[in-house]
Amino acid sequence: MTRQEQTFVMVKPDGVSRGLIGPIITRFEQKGFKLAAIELLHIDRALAEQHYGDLKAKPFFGELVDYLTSGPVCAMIWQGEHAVENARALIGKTNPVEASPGTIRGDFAMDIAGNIVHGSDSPASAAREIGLFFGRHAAPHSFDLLGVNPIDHGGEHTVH
Ligand SMILES: Nc1nc(N)c2ncn([C@H]3C[C@H](O)[C@@H](COP(=O)(O)OP(=O)(O)OP(=O)(O)O)O3)c2n1
Ligand SMILES: Nc1ncnc2c1ncn2[C@@H]1O[C@H](COP(=O)(O)OP(=O)(O)O)[C@@H](O)[C@H]1O
Ligand SMILES: [Mg+2]
Repeated sequence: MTRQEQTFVMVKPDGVSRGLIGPIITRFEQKGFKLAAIELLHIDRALAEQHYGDLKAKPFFGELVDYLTSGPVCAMIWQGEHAVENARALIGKTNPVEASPGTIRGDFAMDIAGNIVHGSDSPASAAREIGLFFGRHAAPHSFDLLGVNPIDHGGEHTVH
């Protein structure tokens, strides 16, 4: 019996333009995650503002929305055991200056305003963000890869 979970991961515009989608996907696959959905899309300000709604009061919010809408992003759903926590560990600390070498931000990023990748910070955030990016209206062209079992976005799921 395996405790399965899904998390939302997004390669930010600087990660996409630097050609880091491949290396980031490789790290998730090497760790043992299964890719459940993927889409390259250029998001609008409304979606960026919704995605980072909890940071609206921060002084850098405008800059953050500019950053996220500056080019295409690669939105993904990754599935596995304790997916949210495992993904956050793989990604590393928010500020690349503090992110350990061996983490994605620790190895590929220099500055907090360009930290190349996003990962949900809780199962509730994952469900919300998956709904935002892969809900019927937000992302009509998203697709599921073969071989991955559908899973509820409500949190944990048990696979026998
Ligand atoms: N331009 C700018 N200036 C800042 N001072 C700043 N602080 C944070 N951020 C960006 C970088 C973060 O990735 C993002 C959201 O911050 P959060 O606290 O949610 O960090 P987290 O590691 O969860 O990052 P993601 O949500 O996975 O993207 O705001 C700043 N930008
Ligand atoms: N002090 C900061 N300066 C610049 N950008 C920031 C700062 N804090 C957060 N951010 C940006 O906002 C994003 C979301 O922040 P947060 O959710 O707190 O961190 P994380 O991305 O690790 O989940 C970060 O990834 C980063 O792009
Ligand atoms: Mg965050």
